[in-house]
Amino acid sequence: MLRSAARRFSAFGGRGLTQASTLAFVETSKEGVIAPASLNVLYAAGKLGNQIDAVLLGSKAQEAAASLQKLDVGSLNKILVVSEQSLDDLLPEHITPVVYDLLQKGDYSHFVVPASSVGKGFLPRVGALLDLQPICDVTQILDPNTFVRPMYAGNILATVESQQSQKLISVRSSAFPAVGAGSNSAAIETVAASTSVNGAEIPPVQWEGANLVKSERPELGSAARIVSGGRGLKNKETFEALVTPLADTLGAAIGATRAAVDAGFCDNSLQIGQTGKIVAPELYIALGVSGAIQHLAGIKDANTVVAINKDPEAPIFQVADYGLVGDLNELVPELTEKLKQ
Ligand SMILES: Cc1cc2nc3c(=O)[nH]c(=O)nc-3n(C[C@H](O)[C@H](O)[C@H](O)COP(=O)(O)OP(=O)(O)OC[C@H]3O[C@@H](n4cnc5c(N)ncnc54)[C@H](O)[C@@H]3O)c2cc1C
Repeated sequence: MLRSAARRFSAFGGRGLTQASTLAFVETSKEGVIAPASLNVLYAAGKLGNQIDAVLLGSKAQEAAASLQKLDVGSLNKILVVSEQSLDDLLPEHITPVVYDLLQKGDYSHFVVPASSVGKGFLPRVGALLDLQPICDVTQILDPNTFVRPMYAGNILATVESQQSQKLISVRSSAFPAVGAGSNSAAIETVAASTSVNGAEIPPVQWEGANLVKSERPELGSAARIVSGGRGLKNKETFEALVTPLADTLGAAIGATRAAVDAGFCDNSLQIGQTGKIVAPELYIALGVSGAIQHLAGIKDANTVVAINKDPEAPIFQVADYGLVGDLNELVPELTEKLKQ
């Protein structure tokens, strides 16, 4: 089991606001589709018990706002739309002045963002400008001032009590359920994009392009089943010959350890762990994975963990619900066949 110990921390500072209201950052794609993780962010924002305003950015933000009105977020008050093409790429340099402006004008007691690469990109910048310490990777909201977040690669769970009057929070989407379809009575309001911070213009940063791996598989961050391969698979060919058929049989996403990624068995977008993706599937199958603490940091919220490893002393067996000790070259094809039947 992962060791966990509660530690209590306090954070001070802020502008002395009294009103309790939340601004939630709703991440959207260039096509105006709300990112799945934002549905969890909206749920987490609801847990704060305040009235919520949501902010959406980009040229298709109006479309996304219309979809947001069809979600079951009872406390949603207003949807702020910043329809600006330069925001389509969600670059932190462009988001920061917009959010900073909203937080300065809006008297929000809480600002909630996903702990995604986008959220992690701009939240510290906003924190620095407002002289506030962000509370990152929150996995539980105990009350509007008290949050639980993992520290030291998930080795401890810290309970953070914030006395800041304005709290900047990033939440791990895998730790909260998603809001479902429904309706709300939030009005859409168009807001002009701020392009400067305290009189200083945005640095000339521009999006050059993205090289994304396209996959029909479920997205790792929200997959219900994951088959993950480690260095024990020895090479790319074995990784593909054993992991892929098992994942296909289960309709699962494919993940990997950093050692497997570094050895070139698969793309680095599949890495799970402290420096990779954080996942929370119903079923996690680890093949030839030793169970290093940095890998376990990414699967802490997995429901059922199954491990196949030839070493009975491998640490993965300490967190596994089911374990098979043996050679994966024999066991995995057999397991895949049995599952097909
Ligand atoms: C700062 C930092 C950050 C890191 N971040 C991450 C991270 O995000 N994610 C991550 O995964 N790692 C991360 N690591 C690396 C981590 O410490 C481990 O090195 C890595 O997770 C090990 O990967 P592995 O389990 O695939 O390889 P190994 O530790 O080499 O384990 C391979 C396992 O395969 C088993 N095996 C071998 N052959 C067979 C066989 N034929 N049949 C069955 N079993 C077999 C072995 O018994 C062994 O247990 C990080 C390290 C550092 C220092």
